[in-house]
Amino acid sequence: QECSVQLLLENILRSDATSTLLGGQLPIHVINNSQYISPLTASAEVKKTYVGDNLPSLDDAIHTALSDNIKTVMVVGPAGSGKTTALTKLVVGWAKGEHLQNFSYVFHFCLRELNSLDEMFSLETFLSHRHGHFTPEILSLALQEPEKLLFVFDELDQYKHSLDPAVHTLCTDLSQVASEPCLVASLLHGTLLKGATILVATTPTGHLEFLNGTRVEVLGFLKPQRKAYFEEFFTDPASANSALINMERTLGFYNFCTSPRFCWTVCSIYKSLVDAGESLPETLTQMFVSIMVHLIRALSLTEARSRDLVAALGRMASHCCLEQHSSCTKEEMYSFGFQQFLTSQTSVDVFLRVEGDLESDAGAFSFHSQLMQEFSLALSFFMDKSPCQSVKEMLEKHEGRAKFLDLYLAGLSEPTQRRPLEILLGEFNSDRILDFKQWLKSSSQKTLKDFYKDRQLHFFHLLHQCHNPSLVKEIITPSARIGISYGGLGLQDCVALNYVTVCLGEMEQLNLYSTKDFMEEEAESLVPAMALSEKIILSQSSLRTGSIPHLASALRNGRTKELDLSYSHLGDAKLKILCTGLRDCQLLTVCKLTEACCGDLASVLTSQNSQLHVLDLMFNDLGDQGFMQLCQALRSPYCKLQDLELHTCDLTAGSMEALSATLCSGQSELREINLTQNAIGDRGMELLSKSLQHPRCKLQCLNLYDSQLTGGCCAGLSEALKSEHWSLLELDLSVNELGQEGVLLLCEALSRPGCPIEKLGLTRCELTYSVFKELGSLLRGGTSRLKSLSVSLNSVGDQGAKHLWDAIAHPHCLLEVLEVEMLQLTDACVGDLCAAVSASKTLRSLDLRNNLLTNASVPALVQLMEDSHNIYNDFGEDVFEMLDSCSKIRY
Ligand SMILES: Nc1ncnc2c1ncn2[C@@H]1O[C@H](COP(=O)(O)OP(=O)(O)OP(=O)(O)O)[C@@H](O)[C@H]1O
Repeated sequence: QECSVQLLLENILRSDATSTLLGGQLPIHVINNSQYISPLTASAEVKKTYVGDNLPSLDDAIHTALSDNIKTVMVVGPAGSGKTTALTKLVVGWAKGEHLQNFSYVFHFCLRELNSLDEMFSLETFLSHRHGHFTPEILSLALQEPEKLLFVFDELDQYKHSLDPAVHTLCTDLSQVASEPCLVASLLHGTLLKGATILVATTPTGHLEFLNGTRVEVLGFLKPQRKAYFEEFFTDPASANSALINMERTLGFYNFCTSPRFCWTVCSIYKSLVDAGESLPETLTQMFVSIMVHLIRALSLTEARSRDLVAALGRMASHCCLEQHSSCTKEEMYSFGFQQFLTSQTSVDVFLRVEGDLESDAGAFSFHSQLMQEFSLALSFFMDKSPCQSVKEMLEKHEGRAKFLDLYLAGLSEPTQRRPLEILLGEFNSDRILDFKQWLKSSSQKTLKDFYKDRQLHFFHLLHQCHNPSLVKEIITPSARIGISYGGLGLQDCVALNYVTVCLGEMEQLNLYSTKDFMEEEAESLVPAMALSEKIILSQSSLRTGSIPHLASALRNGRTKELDLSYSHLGDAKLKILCTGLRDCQLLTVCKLTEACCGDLASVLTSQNSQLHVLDLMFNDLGDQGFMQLCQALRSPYCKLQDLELHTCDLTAGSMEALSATLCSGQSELREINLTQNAIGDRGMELLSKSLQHPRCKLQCLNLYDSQLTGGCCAGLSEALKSEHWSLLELDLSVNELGQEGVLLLCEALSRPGCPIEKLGLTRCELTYSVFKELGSLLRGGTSRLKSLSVSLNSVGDQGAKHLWDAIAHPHCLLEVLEVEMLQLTDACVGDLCAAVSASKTLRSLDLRNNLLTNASVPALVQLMEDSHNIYNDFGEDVFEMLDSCSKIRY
């Protein structure tokens, strides 16, 4: 057995393939040079997370699956993700006695190599044919204990034969002679050597539907693995670090960077550029320009022959794209113009993957990657001197089949990016480049006027690839709608959006509404854009903890004035991190905050350089204790807060003493406070009323909507209203049971000459006819400065409202906005109403919704609106058509 194992190792080591820039490093070289870094595994859902730390390594996942007594393990991953290398490592490790010693024998197959076998075999002959290192005795001994055998099948995706058990008469007997596909299918389906373990590697392919077993998904290399790979590749740590930084900055956001093969290509080309003293590429296009230059130079062709080669590659690329064909026959290669390049002297195998002998007719040719295929297509399009095809036609032709084509065209359309190729191949077709530039400009400008996020982002990607800041400014003019919602961006989108924002130098609004799972990398890539934005919208979003420090850093160093985090369920812990960056920035939150966050907010408010002017904390359970901490902060000489939104914050009268003390201290800059839907009650109002008549109180707006007040609080409040120190301009007492008696007291106080109230809310306050009468005389009296009055939802009918119509017609009345929704008004009042509105010099908005007006009133109302120059109205649903005829009416 030892001798067979030794032979197996020698077999692997003797492989005649070679490492190439695009094809990758030979797996056995990776292993022998200690460059093996275990790739990661991930299920499809976790791929987006980009947090490598807790994902299992591919090797561990395979070993666990194999030791779990599972009989079929399928390693599934994209091309170049490291499947072959991992399997080779596994086989070599077994052969060296390092692991999986529970298997006595391992049979390693590359299924692609079995495609051409058309002989009939018994399993034994088949195995000795493929694994000549086994003596017949050892082989027959081995086959007697199937549970000790491991069959490794690589490149299942390249296997041309069907694995459908219905297609084959599956073998059950070791000596049965069958075709090679039938033997393979019998092994995979366990009818032959039942009990043997099967390990299969493949890209996601149709063959998988016929296999049952454990699936191990290959994710490849995330940042930490790339770092380790670069450190192994570049022996000098400084070179490794600068190369890695360049790759992460310029390419790290593309998904294909998880491919170890791509990492090999990047490292190899970077090394050759560094060795030649050249600078590293800034874009994907530039990187492929460098690769192309490197490969063409290696062939030492003349300029004309190089152009021919590029043209042939372009034709092949177009064919593969359109036919969705990855591999081409020799005949097809001739039709693309490869004749002169299929010789051992001028071999195309540096560009292409060649299966079989280059010079025999059975060979198959394919691009190593879609990236190279599409680059070849883009390059050949610009090299082609014939005028016949426009950019638009070419893009339409390949639409949906080429992911990077227009990206490369964008890159190559820039002279600095294509220059190295022009030196080697001669000038590009300037007409085609001009045509591309015109297409880019006109289609992006058109898209930027629309609201389609994905289309806009696509053009940001193209502009990012062009890497020309003045082009961004030329294309994204002020009329572009770049404030639309870009929520749910991937990392690549974030990078492109950030690029255009930085080129523009400023952004009115960075709208990331409804971003689900805002990741650390995404936030990090957007820091410059966030810092350049006046307003950042992250409402209805969920933010990972790792994203918050980046958001905080953008706020700390940038120009953001408003951050909308409403309904983003931030929570106290994340707010604490965010507080490190809060400066002059309005914060809008319904963020599952509790009392626990108030200490952090208080320290932001009291910090020496605090600039926070507006703080919106609505719908957070701060409670009295939390609010009292904020009140203390409001008295700090450093606190600049002017506007505090505390709608539904679980407050009671218990914290009103602290607020009152703050307002009376004269140290608070607070001008506006919204206490809507908190249980303030009469006791709380009593405390507040005291502060409202205090000479040091600077408050101007107080909202007590639905705050559990009754008529009992009105005496104290009217006392305060009568004070000459009363400073409030706006007071909303709506949805409180104030009743007639209470409000009559308030009306009396409001008529004090000099009373500054301009806006009063008394919606649903149980007002009566007598109150309306008093309000009417108040408005007519010549002392009131009221400009806005809301008395909706008080059932006083036409009679009560008559006092308001009389008032608004009066020259002393200054009302501009009047809300009389649901007063039970009928058609009978419309005459007075129209006369009053016509007479008013100030009224500009009248809300009449949900009254008992019928269609009979509408002609008069429409006429009123037509004649009026400054009034907009709200009406009921029953008069749509007629209302439609008047453009000034909203309903
Ligand atoms: N674990 C690894 N450590 C270092 N380099 C690796 C590793 N795995 C793969 N590579 C590099 O990536 C290249 C491609 O890897 P490999 O051939 O194993 O991928 P694959 O998934 O089998 O691809 P395909 O599906 O195209 O056959 C290798 O040639 C090597 O350069």
